[in-house]
Amino acid sequence: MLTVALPKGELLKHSIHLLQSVGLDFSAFLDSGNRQLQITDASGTAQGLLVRAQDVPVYVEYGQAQLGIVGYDVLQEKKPQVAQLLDLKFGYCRMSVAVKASGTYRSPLDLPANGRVASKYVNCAREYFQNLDLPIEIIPLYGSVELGPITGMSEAIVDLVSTGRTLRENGLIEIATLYESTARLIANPLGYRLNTDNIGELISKLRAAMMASV
Ligand SMILES: Nc1ncnc2c1ncn2[C@@H]1O[C@H](COP(=O)(O)OP(=O)(O)OP(=O)(O)O)[C@@H](O)[C@H]1O
Ligand SMILES: O=P(O)(O)OC[C@H]1O[C@H](OP(=O)(O)OP(=O)(O)O)[C@H](O)[C@@H]1O
Repeated sequence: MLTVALPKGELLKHSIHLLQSVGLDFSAFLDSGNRQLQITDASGTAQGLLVRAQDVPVYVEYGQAQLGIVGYDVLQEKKPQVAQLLDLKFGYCRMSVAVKASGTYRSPLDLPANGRVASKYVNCAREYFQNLDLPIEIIPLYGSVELGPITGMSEAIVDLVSTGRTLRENGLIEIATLYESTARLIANPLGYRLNTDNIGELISKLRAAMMASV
């Protein structure tokens, strides 16, 4: 059976609506009373797996799901062996460097050598500062990274910004953008090439749905 890995959290609602538009109904995942992590669509032809956003590429890479929906930021951070098929255009955010608005840093190059940067995206952050040739210590965190500069633990953060509200309400400003991110449709490379479970048909329908929406 064709299996799709869906991300919990920010991207779930849009992902489910997109799949609904091509005839696959996994809306039970949106029901707060439902604790199921695996649902078979009413047609009996496809199942959905509800996984953490960061884990979507893992299920797809290992072939437990032929398809998945995940943010470009996660692909940049994890560099999984998956085929990137479609930009789904929702879930816009950007990966940015931010610092205290009250401080003097206005560019990443203003940061002191051996300064500290807190981030959930340690690989993206490390690669970015390496490319700038700035020796920076990366402090890995799992969330609320804005507290890094607020508490004085780090000079800066590398984190996702969407509306900018979290930065504003915590007295931080963006000083650089690493990249922009939107949700992507990904596939297991072998499954894609061999058209396992006829995934090509679903991909075509999703592509058409995307074209119709622009
Ligand atoms: N404001 C936003 N904050 C975070 N992610 C966003 C935002 N807007 C869009 N996204 C996208 O949603 C994806 C999932 O984000 P979400 O915050 O739901 O999970 P997460 O906190 O990264 O995962 P987890 O809770 O499993 O650690 C991100 O990878 C990103 O692509
Ligand atoms: O620009 P905004 O619209 O305010 O959104 C950005 C915030 O959203 C994300 O946090 P999330 O809600 O995922 O919580 P986290 O701190 O656990 O990462 C991100 O890490 C920022 O903190």
